[in-house]
Amino acid sequence: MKSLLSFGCGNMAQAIVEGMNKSSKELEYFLYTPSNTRAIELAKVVSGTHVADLSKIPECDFYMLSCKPQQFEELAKSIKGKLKPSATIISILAGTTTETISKSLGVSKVLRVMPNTPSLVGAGVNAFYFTDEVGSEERHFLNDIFSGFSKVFTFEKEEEIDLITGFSGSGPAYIFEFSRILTEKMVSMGIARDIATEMIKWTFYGSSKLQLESSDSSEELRIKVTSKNGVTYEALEVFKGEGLEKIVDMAIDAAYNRAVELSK
Ligand SMILES: NC(=O)C1=CN([C@@H]2O[C@H](COP(=O)(O)OP(=O)(O)OC[C@H]3O[C@@H](n4cnc5c(N)ncnc54)[C@H](OP(=O)(O)O)[C@@H]3O)[C@@H](O)[C@H]2O)C=CC1
Ligand SMILES: O=C(O)[C@@H]1CCC=N1
Repeated sequence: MKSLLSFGCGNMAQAIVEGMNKSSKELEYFLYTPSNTRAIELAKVVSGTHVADLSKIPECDFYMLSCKPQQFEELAKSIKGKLKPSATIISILAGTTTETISKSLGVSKVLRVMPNTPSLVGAGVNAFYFTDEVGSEERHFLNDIFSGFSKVFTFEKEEEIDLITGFSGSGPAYIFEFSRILTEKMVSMGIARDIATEMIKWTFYGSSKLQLESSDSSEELRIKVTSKNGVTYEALEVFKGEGLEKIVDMAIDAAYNRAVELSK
């Protein structure tokens, strides 16, 4: 059995560790957080071990960096030189480069991942970038473990991880925001909140399922909903007229710029 220690057990690490635990029994988990609470909670869920402090770090095959990018410097100072030298580092930090991680921790085997929270329900998207030093056995192991709860896409150029962050990493937030706006509008028009909430959730779920299972493009699927001179057409015309595509374009550029900023 291999072992993984996560430094940080927030929303994203929890989704990954629970996703791993549901789909595979090949890993033993060690969990650390400065305030202990979330590490203790996650340890209970995955039958793992809570690491109370960083003075004695267990020897693990994988160490996952799961704090916020802004917290990494402090974490690195506490753990540098204390990690098992042959271990592979898994970093989920947005922006932070493998070069920064390697220099800060004195390591060379790094998998940089851009995950997303649907990993919690076995439907995540994980983008991988490996440093050259990660061997094929570890690459296969990590690919298999992550594939158990997500679709894995491996990139050869690290810059591409910053590029995709604002799509698959942040993407669930856009969907949830659109879902919130539709639900609130439905409630404001008189539909009961519980009904509105369920109807919108199922509309998103059904549309995603149809898109995944259909060979039609998203444009073709949209056309199949949009009757000539009908209801959908009127709504789409407003999106077009008010510049939805331009807004999305600007939002994605802002996300990308922030990812690049974080990498400096
Ligand atoms: N949320 C998301 O959808 C995504 C997040 N990410 C990346 O995942 C990372 C974590 O994000 P998220 O889970 O949302 O953040 P959270 O704020 O939910 O969790 C951060 C975790 O890091 C812990 N932490 C804080 N300081 C340290 C430290 N010095 N050493 C170790 N652990 C520390 C916190 O501990 P405590 O519980 O004690 O406060 C907490 O458990 C970020 O780098 C983000 O870029 C990437 C893709 C998607
Ligand atoms: O917002 C963030 O910075 C992280 C990266 C993608 C999703 N959450």
